[in-house]
Amino acid sequence: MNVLVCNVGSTSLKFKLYDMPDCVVTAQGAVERVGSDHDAVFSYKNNGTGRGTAADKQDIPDYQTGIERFLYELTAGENAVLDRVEEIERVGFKATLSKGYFGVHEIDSAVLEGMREWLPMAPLHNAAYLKAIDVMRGVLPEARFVGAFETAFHRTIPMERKIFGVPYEWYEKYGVQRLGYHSASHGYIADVLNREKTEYAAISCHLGGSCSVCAIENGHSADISFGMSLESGLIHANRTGDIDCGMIPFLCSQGLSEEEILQGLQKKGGLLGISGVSNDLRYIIEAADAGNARAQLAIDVFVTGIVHYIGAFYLDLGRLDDLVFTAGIGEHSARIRRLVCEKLAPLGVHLDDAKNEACHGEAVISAADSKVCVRVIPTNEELGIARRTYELA
Ligand SMILES: Nc1ncnc2c1ncn2[C@@H]1O[C@H](COP(=O)(O)OP(=O)(O)O)[C@@H](O)[C@H]1O
Ligand SMILES: CC(=O)OP(=O)(O)O
Ligand SMILES: [Mg+2]
Repeated sequence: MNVLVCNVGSTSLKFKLYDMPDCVVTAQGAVERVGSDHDAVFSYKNNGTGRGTAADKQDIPDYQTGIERFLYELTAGENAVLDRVEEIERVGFKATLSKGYFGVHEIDSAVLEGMREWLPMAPLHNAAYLKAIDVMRGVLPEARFVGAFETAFHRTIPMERKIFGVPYEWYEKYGVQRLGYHSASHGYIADVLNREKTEYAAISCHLGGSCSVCAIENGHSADISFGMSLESGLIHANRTGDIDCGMIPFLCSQGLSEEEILQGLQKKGGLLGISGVSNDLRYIIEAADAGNARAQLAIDVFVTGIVHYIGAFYLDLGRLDDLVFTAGIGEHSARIRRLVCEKLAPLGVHLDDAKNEACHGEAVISAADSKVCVRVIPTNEELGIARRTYELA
């Protein structure tokens, strides 16, 4: 059975076409810097022949254009793997949030309504998924659509880390609580560690367009830097991360409109907001190296936030066996890994600089005398979604 997995990220679009039940990826594609007018990067590969296309400086101004470009390559391009798009029987979405749905669900009108109802908690992501589902539905009216919601892995977080200091009725009536995201990614990291051992304490740092730190105890999520909305925890590419909520009435009193405040929190904040350079850390590092002080400040704030959560989770877990870096920044930025690990020296973390610099793909990058095993594990969010989409009765 052909199962297509759609991973609609805050800065990227990723697709994998699986041949199930063997979990063979027959073709894959990605768009980086989706939404950019001349600077998007598109790639596509037919894994059977190893041939594909890779092009940057593209115009991919929105998610719909990215989806259409991938479907064209998949079915009609030089390296197509399908004769007809209808050969896709199921589509699995790494969907973000739907009120009342925490695991894997067929996407029906109730699930879509839940996504719309909780749009304010995940404005960018839910809007992008609603669009992606709509575009796909137009192309594949007969296929089964499945949502694997990003909150599932964190259902094991205990109440004392889940409940905010707000009136308890807000929890009971509106469901206000720490939900957490990046389940597909942190869950995959736990699966990799679970193959080696059953009893362990780990911290997984998913650093991408959205960023989070997750405490994992014996394979289960014990805490996560994300709160209830996507505007929480670490700073993200262009979203704020944790802020002081008293700032909002203050900004209102200064004459900012609700729209201006939401734009600042959701689109013009984070690494982009502090640096004023870009939401892409690669450009921020370049600018910092060229002497741009705000770009350097953005890097410093980012690293400090990661260290802050690792320190807190270390104490809560009571020990730390493995520290994992994953996602776009975690997998590819030796600089960020080094800056974080330097600050973790009091925990006995000791990086092997040569291994860190040389790392491509999965690797242990700590020195032999490090008390914590520091690893890079490339995330594979799509694999679990393909399995669950296929297995849904
Ligand atoms: N070599 C690198 N150095 C620093 N940052 C990088 C590097 N490669 C990728 N990134 C960052 O990774 C981010 C994308 O990560 P990814 O996990 O794909 O994001 P998304 O949240 O969109 O799924 C980009 O914003 C980019 O800043
Ligand atoms: C929550 C989520 O999946 O975010 P992103 O893909 O932007 O990292
Ligand atoms: Mg992502």
